Amino acid sequence: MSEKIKLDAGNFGRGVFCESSIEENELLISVPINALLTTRKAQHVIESDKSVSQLKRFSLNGTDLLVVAIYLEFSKPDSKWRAFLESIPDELWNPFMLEDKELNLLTAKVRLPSKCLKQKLKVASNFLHQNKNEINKETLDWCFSVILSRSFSGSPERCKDEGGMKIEVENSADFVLCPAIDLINHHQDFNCEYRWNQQKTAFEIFAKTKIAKGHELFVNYGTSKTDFDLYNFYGFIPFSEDFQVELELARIKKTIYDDKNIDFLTSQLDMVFAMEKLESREYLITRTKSSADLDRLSKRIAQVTGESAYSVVFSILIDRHQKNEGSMLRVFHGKWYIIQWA
Ligand SMILES: C[S@@+](CC[C@H](N)C(=O)[O-])C[C@H]1O[C@@H](n2cnc3c(N)ncnc32)[C@H](O)[C@@H]1O
Repeated sequence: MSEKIKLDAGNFGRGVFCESSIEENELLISVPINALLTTRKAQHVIESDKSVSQLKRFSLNGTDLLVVAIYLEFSKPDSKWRAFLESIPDELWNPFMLEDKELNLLTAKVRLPSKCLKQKLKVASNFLHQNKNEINKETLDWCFSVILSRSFSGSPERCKDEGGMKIEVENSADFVLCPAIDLINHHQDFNCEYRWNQQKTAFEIFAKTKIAKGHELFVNYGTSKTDFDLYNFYGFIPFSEDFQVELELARIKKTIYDDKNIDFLTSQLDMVFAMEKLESREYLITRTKSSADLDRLSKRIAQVTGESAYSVVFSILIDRHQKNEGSMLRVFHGKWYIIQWA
């Protein structure tokens, strides 16, 4: 790892930061092949585990193999992969961890992939159940989350030399976990890129542009990935207003239809307010800046509940006013106002 970079906390959680200025094309991280946990190595981990006796009866593919392998390694104090596993946050979250009841409140773009992922995890889970006495569900979920959010597709062992710079995806069922490189966060405007170095048989990160001191290193987790893919597989809400609003509105709509749960709607509104930092004491009697989320929210609620939408929102706002020591929001002629009582 280049001495110019360090791990730190930033706007997107933990990430990798530039400590002194980096030139375009500079090599920043190089991970040799023997430090990569590939599908093939995962298979070896499983085959050599004493508790596993029924491998042949199951057909585990790339991600299942990795999930099972890190689950098995997780409980071994002397595991070769211990330092790597310890470098991963203890708590990971993906929507597949939501209960069906909660998933049913979400838009199909989250509900369907997450239900598929739950099914998929059953392959690894059934395999472990057959071979182990007890399965720790939390650990298994964590392992799956690691694979979803930190693995790269491809197999360096099967890599063809095509300019020597890319992991060749010869078999789409192959995946690889890569210590250190997996510490870099995603951004649409990324400043780093992955490359497979065939000569050194190493997976590497290069600077795509100059990077100034203090800036975070970013890669792109996949230019064809949608906001929903990022949410479903990596468990974070992309910085996109449309995405956030769509996600939350699906819940609000469902809630209004399904159980008229006004408390839930209140909490959703609170989230929108928090997002827009509308709690600020600086406001006296101020017209909000064009509040896109709020505008959209009110329009969508109006679509669902018809004429009474504003009064539903209004009653919630009065409730907030009582809870929040005097600040309240009102709609006058279709515009939102924050009023704070002296
Ligand atoms: C490959 S890891 C990146 C390193 C990770 N932040 C860590 O502390 O180990 C991917 C995870 O980082 C977080 N992440 C990456 N990019 C993000 C972003 N733009 N916004 C929020 N979270 C992000 C998500 O939790 C994601 O599942």
